[in-house]
Amino acid sequence: MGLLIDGQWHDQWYDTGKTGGAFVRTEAQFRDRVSADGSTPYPAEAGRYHLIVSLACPWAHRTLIFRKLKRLEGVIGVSIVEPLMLADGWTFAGPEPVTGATRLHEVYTRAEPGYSGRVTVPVLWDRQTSSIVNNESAEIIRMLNRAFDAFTDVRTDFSPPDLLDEIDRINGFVYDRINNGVYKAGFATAQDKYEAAFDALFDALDEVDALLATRRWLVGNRLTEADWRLFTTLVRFDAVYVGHFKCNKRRIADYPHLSGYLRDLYQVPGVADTVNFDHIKRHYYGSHATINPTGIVPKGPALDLDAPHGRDALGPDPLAA
Ligand SMILES: N[C@@H](CCC(=O)N[C@@H](CS)C(=O)NCC(=O)O)C(=O)O
Repeated sequence: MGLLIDGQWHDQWYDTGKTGGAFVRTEAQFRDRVSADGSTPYPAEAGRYHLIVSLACPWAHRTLIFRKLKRLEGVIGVSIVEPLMLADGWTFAGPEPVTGATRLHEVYTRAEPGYSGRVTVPVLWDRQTSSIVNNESAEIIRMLNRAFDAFTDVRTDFSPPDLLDEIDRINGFVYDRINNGVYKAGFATAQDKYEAAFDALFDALDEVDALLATRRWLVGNRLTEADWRLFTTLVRFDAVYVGHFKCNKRRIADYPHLSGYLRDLYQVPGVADTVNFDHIKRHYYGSHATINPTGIVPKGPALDLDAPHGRDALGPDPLAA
């Protein structure tokens, strides 16, 4: 775990000293867009863009789900980092085929030699200009949703314009309290900061569980981006966040509606292929020595995400037009 300062790698853990023990996530810095119509410096093309992801990471996971559901596997390549993130940060098993890098920070300095900041996944790389187009998953999934439609026959729109305001509203709540909420609890180094994040997280999960009692999906009675953004945290919750991040008031399995909702999303064709519990568990339990110094990875829990979800009657099928 570390960061780049003026292009030099420094191995250091998150600095919570300045924030009274609270974990504060920094903004992603590469924010360009791929456009369908060539209105940006990065026009959509087949074979030009490449994703670099971790199978452990909930933010990167969003991009893998969109690539899969939009059937863009032949259009946008993927490289996967090793599960453990240690002194060199994210690394590759051998030279990464597109950039030749063996450590992710080399990809960042290749794009910007004097880069200062965190070295995170996902990365959307442009092979033509050897640059990083974007390293913010929220924006990458918006690009995958529509910008590459000329190269796929999947017309599903996970962020339809008429639902966008509501999707953004739910995303804001879910990001702050749940997606990032588990990290605020897990990376806190002061008891009060941990407890505040814990309470906010479980209040939010209670709220979302109640919402899902009467509807199958979060927004507009159809499956949207908002559901996928919640999914990548829910699927890691019982395996990692309950124990490793001390988010142990309840498991997702204990929630009457969230538990079936999680299975419903997991069972959408193609999605299970994007979930890798081996990487997920080895990454978290093995990479955060300040939280789990022995690096021992728990064997459990036994999860059965293929069990019937029982939610068909609450709303339309996931990929219904
Ligand atoms: N805002 C980014 C956050 C990505 C992020 O924080 N990824 C984590 C992995 S789960 C990471 O690479 N962390 C490395 C670090 O912070 O040094 C996004 O959503 O794309």
